[in-house]
Amino acid sequence: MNKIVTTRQLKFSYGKKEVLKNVNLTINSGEIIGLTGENGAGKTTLLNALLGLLPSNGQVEILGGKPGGKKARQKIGSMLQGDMVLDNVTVIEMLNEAASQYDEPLDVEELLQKVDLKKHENKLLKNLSGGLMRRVTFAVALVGNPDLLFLDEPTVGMDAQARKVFWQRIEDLRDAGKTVMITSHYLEEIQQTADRLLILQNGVLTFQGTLQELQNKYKKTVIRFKTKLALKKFQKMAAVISSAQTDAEWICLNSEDGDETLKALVPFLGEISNISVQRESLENIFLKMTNEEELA
Ligand SMILES: Nc1ncnc2c1ncn2[C@@H]1O[C@H](COP(=O)(O)OP(=O)(O)OP(=O)(O)O)[C@@H](O)[C@H]1O
Repeated sequence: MNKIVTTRQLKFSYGKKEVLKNVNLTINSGEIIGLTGENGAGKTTLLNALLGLLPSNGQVEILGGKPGGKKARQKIGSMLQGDMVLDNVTVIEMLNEAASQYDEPLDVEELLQKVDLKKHENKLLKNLSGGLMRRVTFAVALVGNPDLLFLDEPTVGMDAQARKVFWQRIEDLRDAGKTVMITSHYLEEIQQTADRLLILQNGVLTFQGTLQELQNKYKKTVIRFKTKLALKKFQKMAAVISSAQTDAEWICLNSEDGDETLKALVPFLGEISNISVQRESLENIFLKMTNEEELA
């Protein structure tokens, strides 16, 4: 796989406060990366460092060069928190101005259609709602037809329809072989879309890998079914770590190893129904990781 971003021992501090602590990461060409972590973990700082907007220490190689270089600026699109845009211009004027900064921009008319902004094109930016402004900033990030995009909390403030359009455009970017890094606290959205996850905890990159790899680390599987059999028949089953009867007929098994527990359930299959198997959600894993960090 072609590495498009690599950092080695990336560090950054605000005064005495270390915000990024020896971050070593790689992003491969064509990947959709979800970057998540608690408030204040350092996500925005990491994006800013990758964009060359902060004087970080350590090595950063991006698109074969240094952050902030001319090539990087032409080939990278970004949508940052509190992005500054001119106030007294219309949506279409803003996009035309942004397009003029790039060698090979997208067609602004087509872009307006694609991000569902056509009907707002003549509105002044200063009159836009927060969610609409985020959509304009997303369009600005796309207008240079970048190979690599950094999107910081892109869907905050967007309504359901705007979110749907946003994620469709991310899928288009995936299909076009573009590379995208998205920070978000909406773990369900990230879980559905990201090829790989990066988790930052207090400035330390504690995980980079697929959701499945993360789930394998935090093994728990929840197996739920209906039965008239007694709970105690299942309590000592292989890999069951705890069990609870949610109501008279339902049994819910928390298993360390779902495959093992399912095998152990085979003799009972004639007497159980409505079986569902769920792996630990990203949200639950994330909460556990956060708790572990607090306890450490
Ligand atoms: N300009 C600044 N001056 C001093 N400290 C800052 C500054 N910007 C951020 N910080 C601190 O750096 C740390 C990391 O902030 P950062 O914004 O990167 O976190 P984040 O993971 O993006 O958080 P959130 O999820 O809330 O957006 C925080 O402790 C924050 O208070």
